[in-house]
Amino acid sequence: MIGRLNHVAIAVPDLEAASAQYRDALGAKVGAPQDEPDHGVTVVFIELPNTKIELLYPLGEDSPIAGFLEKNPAGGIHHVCYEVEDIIAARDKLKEAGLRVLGNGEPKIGAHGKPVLFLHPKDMNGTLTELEQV
Ligand SMILES: CC[C@@H](C(=O)O)C(=O)SCCNC(=O)CCNC(=O)[C@H](O)C(C)(C)COP(=O)(O)OP(=O)(O)OC[C@H]1O[C@@H](n2cnc3c(N)ncnc32)[C@H](O)[C@@H]1OP(=O)(O)O
Ligand SMILES: [Co+2]
Repeated sequence: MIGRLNHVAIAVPDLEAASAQYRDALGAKVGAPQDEPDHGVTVVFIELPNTKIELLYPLGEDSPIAGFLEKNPAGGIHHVCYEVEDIIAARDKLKEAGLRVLGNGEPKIGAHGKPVLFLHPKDMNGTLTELEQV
């Protein structure tokens, strides 16, 4: 069921500084900031040869990453995202296995215009896990 690693997300306290570091120090291909109001974040995608890095910065008052940045003020790895072919089949199988699907359990459209879901980090070895249908 599980496919490619789509991205690793890193929450950062300064989006411009983090973008500049990947662009200038690491020589990476860095995209433009993208506001995602439905998700409460601004994202910058960094294209690597084999996957992507998603830099995350809080957007709005109820951002799901605000608490994470309070606990980790220097930033840190926030989630990993795996590709699946059928997100509803994946969701139902994981729910049957006892994993908690976050939110109302229905996929939302993510930063790539594709349906996404999140699994609770406590059910995934301490790692918040996003699934993206490709
Ligand atoms: C741009 C769109 C999309 C994409 O297309 O790529 C995105 O990536 S959006 C990214 C942001 N969206 C989300 O994170 C949505 C899912 N997240 C949530 O629903 C919540 O953030 C959460 C995971 C349920 C956490 O809720 P919160 O209220 O912030 O924290 P708690 O303090 O209640 O956390 C409970 C427990 O879990 C630990 N935790 C929290 N976040 C993480 C994390 N990112 N990684 C690992 N562990 C995490 C937290 O430390 C608590 O543990 P204890 O202290 O042991 O109780
Ligand atoms: Co993500």
